[in-house]
Amino acid sequence: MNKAACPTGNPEDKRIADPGVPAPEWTRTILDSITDGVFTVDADFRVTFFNRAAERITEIPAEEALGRPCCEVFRASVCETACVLRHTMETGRPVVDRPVAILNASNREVPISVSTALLKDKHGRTVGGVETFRDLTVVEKLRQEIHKRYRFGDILSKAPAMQKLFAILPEIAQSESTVLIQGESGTGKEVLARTLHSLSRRSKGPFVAVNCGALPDTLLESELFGHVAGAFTDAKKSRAGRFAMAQGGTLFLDEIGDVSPALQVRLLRVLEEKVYEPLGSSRSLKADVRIIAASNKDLSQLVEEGIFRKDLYYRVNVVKLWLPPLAQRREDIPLLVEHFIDRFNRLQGKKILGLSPEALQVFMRHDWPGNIRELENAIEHAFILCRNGWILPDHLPEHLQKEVRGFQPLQGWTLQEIEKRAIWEALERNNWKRMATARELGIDKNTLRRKIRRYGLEALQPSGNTMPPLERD
Ligand SMILES: Nc1ncnc2c1ncn2[C@@H]1O[C@H](COP(=O)(O)OP(=O)(O)OP(=O)(O)O)[C@@H](O)[C@H]1O
Repeated sequence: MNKAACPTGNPEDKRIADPGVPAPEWTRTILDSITDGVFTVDADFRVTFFNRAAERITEIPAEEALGRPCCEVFRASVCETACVLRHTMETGRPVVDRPVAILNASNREVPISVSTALLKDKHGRTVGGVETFRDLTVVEKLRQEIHKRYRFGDILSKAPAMQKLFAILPEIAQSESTVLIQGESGTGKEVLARTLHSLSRRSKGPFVAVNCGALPDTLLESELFGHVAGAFTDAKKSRAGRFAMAQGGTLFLDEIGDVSPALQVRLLRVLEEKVYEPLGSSRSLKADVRIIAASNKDLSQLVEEGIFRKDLYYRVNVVKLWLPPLAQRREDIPLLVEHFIDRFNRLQGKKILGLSPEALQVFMRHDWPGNIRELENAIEHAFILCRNGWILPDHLPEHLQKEVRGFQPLQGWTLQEIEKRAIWEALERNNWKRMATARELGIDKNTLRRKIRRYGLEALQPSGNTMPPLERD
């Protein structure tokens, strides 16, 4: 081992009692006995020390690693573009627990987390760097197991409300009942409808989606029920409608709240009698379809306002499922971020590692009015600007970047304002569960209760999706 680069070879290090054996040897024994990989490099990034755990994790013997450039030994996902050791050597700043992947000697990708620090000689001159790394293979396996629990078909969520939904979905899917899915735009209504279809007895049949809000009334009618030749001026040929296309399967009527009163009557008849007539035809056709309807408006409200027929509402609303907006399930944000980053990496052949802590902070604070679709689009946008490594705030869409700038006024806040804000955000993240919030904040439950009362936070529950006003006390 290179004496100059030996991490504890410095005889002036007062933290080390004299072991009675030469310091480098003693250090080597210690470093070889720990389970984390440790290696050091000189100023040219050539490996100068390689402990036993490093040999085990990389499957490369120390004598092969010593003297070689560390990028040849590690073949890590970040070696070319975002080498953490180089970052530390250039800036002097250590990196702690950065997850990366390396290729071991058998070409297996090994997930590890790395930490780095500078190595200095006794005159304070930088002589190289040290990197410790932890094998995350088991952690990664556990993470995937947990992810399985947080996944239902294509729907990802760890939020308690969604977990409850996951528990009842198989039964709902198996029944033939009409389902009404309510939720803001982009909350996953169509994904949920597809999942219900794929779990149903009709899964071998078609899944057909119609956006009722996207078409004018006359077009929508012919789109749904089809028409015969000559039914209207442009109807040169007969055309099957979506009910016919969905025969034996599921018909997803998105934005059902936008259907006109006249068409509501026709829909009611299909739902009640399971028959319909294509436009211009007097022949009734049987509709063997299961209906899943969705709306981002509150249908019961539309009934009260006289916009939506009550009888149709009761027909559609046999089973009602509600998808909470993303702002009410912020704990899903990191999970969804990871999911979309994995997906775009696969689709675009990239190796983006994740969101930088600053970018994640932006994501956690944003209210996501466009919900999961907006989050997906934000990541897709970042993939265009970020070539490799970590997604930084600069890679995010302009409206999110503005919010980063918006954080700056924190500098003018009093400690109390910051505490109030931090407690409110933690409560939001934990669905106002006090035990979990207290745990996250590292304070006991009674202290949390006192602070909630003191800052008047009770009045803000449940979330109106807005940050509390920053009144000065
Ligand atoms: N829980 C989820 N897990 C993973 N991806 C999701 C989830 N929910 C939604 N998505 C993704 O978000 C995007 C929007 O979802 P979807 O189209 O189902 O929303 P929607 O509520 O039907 O929107 P709209 O009301 O505008 O039609 C899709 O790309 C979908 O794959």
